[in-house]
Amino acid sequence: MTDAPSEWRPLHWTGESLVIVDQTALPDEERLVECRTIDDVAAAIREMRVRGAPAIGISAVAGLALAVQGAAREGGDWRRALSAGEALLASTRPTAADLFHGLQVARERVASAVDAAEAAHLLGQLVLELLDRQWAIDRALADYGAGLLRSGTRVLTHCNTGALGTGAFGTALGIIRRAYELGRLEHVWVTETRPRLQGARLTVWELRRSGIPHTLIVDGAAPFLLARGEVDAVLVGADRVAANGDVANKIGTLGLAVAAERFRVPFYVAAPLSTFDPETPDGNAIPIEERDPAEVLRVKGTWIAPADTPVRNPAFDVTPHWLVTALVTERGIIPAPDRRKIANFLAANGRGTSVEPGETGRDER
Ligand SMILES: CSC[C@H]1O[C@H](OP(=O)(O)O)[C@H](O)[C@@H]1O
Repeated sequence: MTDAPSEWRPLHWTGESLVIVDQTALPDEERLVECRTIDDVAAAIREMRVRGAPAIGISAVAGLALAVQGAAREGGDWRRALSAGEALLASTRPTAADLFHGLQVARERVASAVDAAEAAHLLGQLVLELLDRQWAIDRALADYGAGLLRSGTRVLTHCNTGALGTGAFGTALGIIRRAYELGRLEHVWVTETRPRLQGARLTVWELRRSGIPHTLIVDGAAPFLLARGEVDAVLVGADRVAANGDVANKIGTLGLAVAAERFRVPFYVAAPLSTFDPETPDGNAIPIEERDPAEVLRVKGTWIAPADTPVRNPAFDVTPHWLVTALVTERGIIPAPDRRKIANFLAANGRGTSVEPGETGRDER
């Protein structure tokens, strides 16, 4: 067991349900939602009541556990229920690598189960294991990331990458929390993160709980602050890291990376190994989730443009690896990531196969 304290956690596995903090209700209300079936879990993920790549991955495994429990109760074909559950969950949010990594880990865990009861037990135990392990992963990643920051650092972060996003301590926001614990963090610029406002609603909420100094800005103000020298480092999370180091993350991340490079500010991406996908060769191959146009047209139920206005609403964008100063993981830092470095890093950490030294994988800019 890790040293996970009884700290506040937004995900709780009861053994027969997944209890989540409904992130669509924050910051107005800390509402709990109990997911008793895989359909409940799939709906919660699709509606972003639970969100954030690692939290989505753990929730997906809980959904499969509930599906197999149902087959055990009804005497149904549990392997068919598992396959149908995988397909349902895979359709919810196609960009987050952790979701597919969670489905793979679950499938491997029950490969030799002899019946539905054993499979249900194994998956329930896996949910608890993943929740516990996420704490250790986040804390290790936070330590590596905080080591990159010097005293007095002013950080800019995008979207929400805290406990709400991982179910534990957080990734980029975990680095921020750890750096603050170590006395290295002076201030956090928080982008509101249109259209779902994860920064304004969730990151501000988490920073207030942690007592960390912060200022909320509109997304468009970030390049201005970078140009004015008011940011010492940009810290963001990830939803998928491709084999060459290209990063899919919340829409708006690419613009931050371009501005950070132009104004010579380090751009760090916090990503646990579960967010790396060696099967995705580069950023062009990452499926980018397109969400409901109403998310853009309405803010808290108020229309800000005519309902029939044409809208594009990609939930993520892709930052090329050559704009990433370093990837921060729970197993260490990957500076100036490229295909070879990532392949060798993953191979050294039990995920994938290494490549020859001469093969840099340095893609053309
Ligand atoms: C540790 S959360 C990682 C990642 O997930 C968020 O996306 P969403 O709010 O749509 O689930 C955001 O891109 C974070 O950087």
